[in-house]
Amino acid sequence: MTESPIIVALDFASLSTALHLADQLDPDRCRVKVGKELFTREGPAVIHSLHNRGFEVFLDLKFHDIPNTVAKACAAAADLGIWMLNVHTLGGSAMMYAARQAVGTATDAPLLIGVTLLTSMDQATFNEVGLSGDMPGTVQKLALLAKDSGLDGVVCSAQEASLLQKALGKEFCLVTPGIRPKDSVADDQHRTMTPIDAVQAGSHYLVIGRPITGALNPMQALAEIEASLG
Ligand SMILES: O=c1ccn([C@@H]2O[C@H](COP(=O)(O)O)[C@@H](O)[C@H]2O)c(=O)[nH]1
Repeated sequence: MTESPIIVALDFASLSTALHLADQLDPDRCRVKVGKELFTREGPAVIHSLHNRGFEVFLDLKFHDIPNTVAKACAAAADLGIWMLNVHTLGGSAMMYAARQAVGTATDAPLLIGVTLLTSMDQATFNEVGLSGDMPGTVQKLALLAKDSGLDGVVCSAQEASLLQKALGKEFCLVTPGIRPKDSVADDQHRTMTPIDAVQAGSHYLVIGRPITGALNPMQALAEIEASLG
């Protein structure tokens, strides 16, 4: 098991392109994330192929449905032997509790994480969907609900990491996408932070996609991010 905080998002349309990228990475220096596009196209074969190469896998399907459906989906995901999976905290405590029950609490159970507010969400989108109040306060409320429902941590922006660490303690796992090395483009992300600032703010895991997968030399891009962490 690697001690690296870096999770590379393998956002690709096919198993072959995902494995082409994974084969340029070192499983001792990062974990990988499989999301909706790749899993929908290729299914569990992706997870098996990455496990065979020695990677720990975060299956990022963000389950959000009625409690029974989410529980069954989480049990199916856990059966794949993944390292981490997630649900949406906006599904509420009954849904998150059902997910916890389904995944179990054995030492080899995957980490169960709740998505708070997407890192692509800005204040305008927050208001557009009928949410009110301030975004950090809402993230904190959802994270507290996740913790009280037995989850191991949350997905949030690194911009909220120090707030959450103070409110929920150092053990509660903070998984932060929207990571952008200095001078790189934000793409569709709005609540971003650099790798070093994210770690200093209390992020446990940095989810990084395009800044690595879109680089001419992905392993070099990963190495530069590692170096920036000191
Ligand atoms: O709030 C969230 C939750 C998940 N993601 C996922 O992380 C990666 C980020 O990729 P980049 O290319 O580094 O932007 C992507 O797979 C998202 O689905 C997120 O960005 N924000």
